[in-house]
Amino acid sequence: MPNPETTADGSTVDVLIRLLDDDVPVPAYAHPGDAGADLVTTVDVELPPQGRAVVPTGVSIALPDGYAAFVHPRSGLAAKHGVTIVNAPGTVDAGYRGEIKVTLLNTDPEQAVKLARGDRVAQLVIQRVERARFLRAETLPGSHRGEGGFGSSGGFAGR
Ligand SMILES: O=c1ccn([C@H]2C[C@H](O)[C@@H](COP(=O)(O)OP(=O)(O)OP(=O)(O)O)O2)c(=O)[nH]1
Ligand SMILES: [Mg+2]
Repeated sequence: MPNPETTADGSTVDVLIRLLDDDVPVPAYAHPGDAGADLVTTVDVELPPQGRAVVPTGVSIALPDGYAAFVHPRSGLAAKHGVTIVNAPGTVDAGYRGEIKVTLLNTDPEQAVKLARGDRVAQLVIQRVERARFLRAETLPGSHRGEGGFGSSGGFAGR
């Protein structure tokens, strides 16, 4: 049985975590190879139709420099109940030591969604990130795309 915390090349990154609540689990990868470790809400919450709420997860982490964590929605909650994350993916900076929070949004126009303490509401993806040194320039090197954006390659079904 492969270790779910280990990638195919065997690499992991150690991340210190504080559990701020008695019952909160250490975020876990559900399957080997999963990119996201699930985060729970530590509060009961009811999201009214098209309503949002910021929920606590009961964890804070210390990422090594050069890493960031991204708070992504869970696809099942999105597909079954229309629940997503307002600022998806939320960015957790390496220097952040506060509690990780999730800004949930119920996109359903009619159905309220009830979530209970302990429900998995988001997944945390840890990634290496570069920091840029922005070098001012008067002109930029040419490219195939050029300045074409926002649908310049075509829309869908002829539109
Ligand atoms: O989904 C999220 C997104 C962010 N954060 C925390 C970690 C992050 O380091 C901090 C700030 O996030 P961000 O930079 O996205 O927000 P901001 O509005 O720019 O706040 P700040 O001025 O504090 O940077 O809030 C969360 O707990 N959950
Ligand atoms: Mg910021």
